[in-house]
Amino acid sequence: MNTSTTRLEPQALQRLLLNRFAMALGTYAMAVLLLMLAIATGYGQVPLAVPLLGGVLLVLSQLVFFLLLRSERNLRLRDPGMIEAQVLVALFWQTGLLGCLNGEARGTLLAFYAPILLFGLFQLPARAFARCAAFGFVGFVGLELWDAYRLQAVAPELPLLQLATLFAVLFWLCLFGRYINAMRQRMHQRRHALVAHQNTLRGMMRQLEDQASTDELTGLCNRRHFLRLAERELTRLPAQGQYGLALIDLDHFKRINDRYGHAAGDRVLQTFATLAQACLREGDVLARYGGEEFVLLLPGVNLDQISICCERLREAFSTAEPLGLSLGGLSLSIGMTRLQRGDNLDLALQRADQALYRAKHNGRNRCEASWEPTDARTGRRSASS
Ligand SMILES: Nc1nc2c(ncn2[C@@H]2O[C@H](COP(=O)(O)OP(=O)(O)OP(=O)(O)O)[C@@H](O)[C@H]2O)c(=O)[nH]1
Repeated sequence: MNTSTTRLEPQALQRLLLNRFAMALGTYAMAVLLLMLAIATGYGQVPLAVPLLGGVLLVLSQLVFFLLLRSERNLRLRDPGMIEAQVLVALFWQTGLLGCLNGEARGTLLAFYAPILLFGLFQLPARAFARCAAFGFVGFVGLELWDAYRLQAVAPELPLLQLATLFAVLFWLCLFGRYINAMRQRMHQRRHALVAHQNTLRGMMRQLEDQASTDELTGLCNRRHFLRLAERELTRLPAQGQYGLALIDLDHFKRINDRYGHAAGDRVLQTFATLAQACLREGDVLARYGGEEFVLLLPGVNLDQISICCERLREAFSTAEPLGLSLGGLSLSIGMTRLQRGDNLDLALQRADQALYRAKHNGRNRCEASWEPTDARTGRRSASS
């Protein structure tokens, strides 16, 4: 019940319900004023004490709704808006109001059935709305019958006309309520379809993002993604923290391709990716930098730990046996550096590349380091390993 309001946050829902309640109070005030006007102009048919007592009871009945709303007890109800209850109470008072008037004025104030039922028209399910309309109609019929009995009315034309009019209006409102419900259901279905569509699109976007950031052959992240990630990490680096950065290049990889074929070369790359990941910790990032070159980011490590980790990778690869291949003598070279706060990633990569170049130059199958940044003016390292 009341599907559109129950989806709101409780606070927003309460605000909305209190606003609606204030509107209902305004409608009551208007109806009471009109009743007083009708009585003052001679259309009343009961002693003044009756509408006065009715007014006090009306205020009390609204106080109950107000207290429920203020204490937020209404939120525990199946319909926190208490729409059906409020409409039924309003119809009860409308019947009472009409009962205070004689037949002529009654016809005029029949119009108040419309705003009362409009409160429920957009919120109540069709069946609940029909229940309210039937309650209103039965009340009015009861009123007319009571008057006919009490006053022994001899001319039933006017009451019958009023009954027929009320019936027609209520019937029309019920039909319109059904139409609104059908529309709401269709919109609900469309919204569901849209949400499903949106989720599919989100899934596809995620897939595309994954594809755009992953190296297809090894499943590692690619260079672009790594650079983005490393830049981000660099901005988060605490003042005393440092990252290890290493460029890893498989030795004589061209020979493997040439001797055993490109597919074998691919398998060697995959083997390296798998075994390297097994050697690394959870937060370490390994990426394929391009071709047979990889890049590694090691968060929160000191220089010794960087060297130990790279040595571990080198040794593990030297004993690797890519499935179905007996290559023997696999090796790799590593250039290491560190990243500190305020470092430039490009310069740090250049440092690692220089160290890698030294490793290749010094006979491959080794790790070399360039820990410190090069002085921009002199081109000399402030310190190096
Ligand atoms: N199988 C395979 N080979 C690749 C891939 N990407 C690059 N290569 C090859 O990797 C080889 C790299 O050769 P080089 O740059 O000469 O390096 P190297 O033979 O490893 O020699 P050093 O690095 O000096 O030890 C080239 O033959 C590329 O074709 C790939 O995805 N799969």
